[in-house]
Amino acid sequence: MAISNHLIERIHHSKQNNIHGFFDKIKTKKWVKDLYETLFLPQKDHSEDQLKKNFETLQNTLFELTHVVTGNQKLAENHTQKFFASLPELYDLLVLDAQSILEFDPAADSLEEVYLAYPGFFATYVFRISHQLWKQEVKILPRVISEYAHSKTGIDIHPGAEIGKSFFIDHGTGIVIGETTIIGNHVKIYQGVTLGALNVSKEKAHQKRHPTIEDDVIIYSGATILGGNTTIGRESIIGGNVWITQDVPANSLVYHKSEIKIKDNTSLPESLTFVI
Ligand SMILES: CC(=O)OC[C@H](N)C(=O)O
Repeated sequence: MAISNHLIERIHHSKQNNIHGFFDKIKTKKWVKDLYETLFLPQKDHSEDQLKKNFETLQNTLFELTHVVTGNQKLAENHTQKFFASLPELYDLLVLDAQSILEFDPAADSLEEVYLAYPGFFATYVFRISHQLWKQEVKILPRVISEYAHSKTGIDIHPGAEIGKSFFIDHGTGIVIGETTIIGNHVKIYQGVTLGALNVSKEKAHQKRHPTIEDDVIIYSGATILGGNTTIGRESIIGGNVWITQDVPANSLVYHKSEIKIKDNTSLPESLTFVI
């Protein structure tokens, strides 16, 4: 069946106005995977010569990707140079993240296991490289990179967030960390945690909308912490499924207590009549 000419015209028109050039998502994902492999995964040939060759290819690809989005050779060279100059520091930070997972997850046996099998570590890796590109103000690339991690792991960390040293994510599925979130050092976060905005009106676009989490805080699964003025004080423990929209002082323990009653099979309270 012939596709309507009107639809073809509309698509053609919309693609003509594309502001990001021919952005290659497949090449971008491959670059993220290849960099991860070079930094952390076992490879048949991990000789220093081979590693140098890998980095040359990775640099050429980042140049190509940034060239497309900037449309400017000099800018693309600068972005590539800056990114790879920051890599030793990013690597050190990522090793600290992995060590923190190994230290605090009783299920983890080795750093190699963390590198091979921890979605939380992969998402943190993607966050740290995308955050570097975000700071360099490379357009669109950091968003596409973080969306790749989201699609693979279910962990959605905006590249604009700030995250300190030794960040620990366990399991991770369903975690959302918004653009203006600030997270201190040694923070631990479990699956389903949202660090989100209290208000999503468009006027808030350039304001702090997401919370601040101070050093050494632990946030257990399903907790929702909202608002740009909300600060969770250092060394607090936030229990599962709590809903927080206000400051929590340092050293707090915030939790829900489930009520347990032995059921009387003859009748249930009305609110529990429909048990799924
Ligand atoms: C994480 C979150 O709050 O998202 C809501 C909206 N996208 C925003 O950035 O404000």
